[in-house]
Amino acid sequence: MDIAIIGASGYAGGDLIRLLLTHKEADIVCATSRKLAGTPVTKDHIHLKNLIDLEYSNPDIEKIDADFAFLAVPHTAAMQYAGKLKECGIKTVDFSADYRLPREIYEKTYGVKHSDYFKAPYGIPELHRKDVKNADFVANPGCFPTGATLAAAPVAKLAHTIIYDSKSGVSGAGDSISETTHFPNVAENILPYKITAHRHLPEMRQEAAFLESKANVYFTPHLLPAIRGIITTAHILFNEPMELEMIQKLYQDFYKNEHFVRLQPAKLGGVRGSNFCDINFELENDGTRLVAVSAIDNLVKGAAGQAVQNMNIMCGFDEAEGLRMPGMFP
Ligand SMILES: NC(=O)C1=CN([C@@H]2O[C@H](COP(=O)(O)OP(=O)(O)OC[C@H]3O[C@@H](n4cnc5c(N)ncnc54)[C@H](OP(=O)(O)O)[C@@H]3O)[C@@H](O)[C@H]2O)C=CC1
Ligand SMILES: CC(=O)N[C@@H](CCC(=O)OP(=O)(O)O)C(=O)O
Repeated sequence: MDIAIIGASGYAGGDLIRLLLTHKEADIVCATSRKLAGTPVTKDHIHLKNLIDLEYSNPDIEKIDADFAFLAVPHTAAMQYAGKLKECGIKTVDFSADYRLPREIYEKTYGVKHSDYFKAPYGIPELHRKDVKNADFVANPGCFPTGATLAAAPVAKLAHTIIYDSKSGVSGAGDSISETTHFPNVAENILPYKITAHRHLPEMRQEAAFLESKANVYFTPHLLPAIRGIITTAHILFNEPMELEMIQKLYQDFYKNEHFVRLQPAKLGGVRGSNFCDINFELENDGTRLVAVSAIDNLVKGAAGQAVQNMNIMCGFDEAEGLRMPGMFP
């Protein structure tokens, strides 16, 4: 299947190429970058040298001859291309936030007018597999909402409050340099940011509602002195005391057929480079608070890997195709 990657020079686009190179059905025929058009993909993605022979091109959608596309461009840029890809009949997974939320909530959260809105399934396959399967355009979720939602999903319905406390590696901010991501500001530090009002909170609330949870949902992200990975500690508060056995059964049942969710200690070293989400939990002595911890690689289960998982579902391929790489430890 011929594949186009719009925004292939970024971190998420680069990781997508890495994964697709091992995919039996995928043949990357187009990789765009406006800044690097006309130069080899391996000029900046030097880790891919001898593995891909392709030059960057400009994102001229009308000229793209592909069966499937990934939009790995920033939010507000994706909406410039999404409709055209639809018109050309090219199935697409969008990495950006442009189609993850209802229009009004998107516009309020991102402070922009949406210029080409349509509804798309929210691509956490473990929750929305049926909708993804029938879609020709899927909104890949944010990295924080993926790890957070998976941590709480089996018990969200029972909670009155869920507090997500997440820590992310710096690659989550993309490849542009800013004061926040400057080495001396990140190293030997854990930096809380957008402490009560991060743009991913509406996605987390949307998914809690989908899970029939009436819980109040809160979120605080932190920047970690790491390159990849997100650890989310979910504090899940119940009205009634819960029994550990029941909680264990809820998690086991919810994830029993899910290859990419593993109930085991959540550590970055267990998931780095892989599409897995590891989850473990402990119940407070009095049974009223569950602390569930999840670990994902923000660029894989939080972006490119989940996008490939969605493509596999949309195209009827084995869901794990191109995603069989284990985590990198140590
Ligand atoms: N980094 C992460 O962990 C995650 C990222 N995402 C999402 O994935 C997308 C890409 O993120 P990331 O790789 O980190 O970002 P980067 O900034 O690293 O890369 C952005 C890519 O998009 C291209 N681009 C930027 N603006 C435009 C435009 N207007 N038109 C066409 N191409 C454009 C850039 O190339 P050029 O400017 O040369 O055209 C580059 O290839 C974003 O929507 C992000 O929110 C989602 C989950 C996790
Ligand atoms: C560490 C860091 O800066 N993370 C980014 C989110 C990562 C991400 O890519 O989310 P989207 O797909 O919604 O852009 C942030 O906090 O905005």
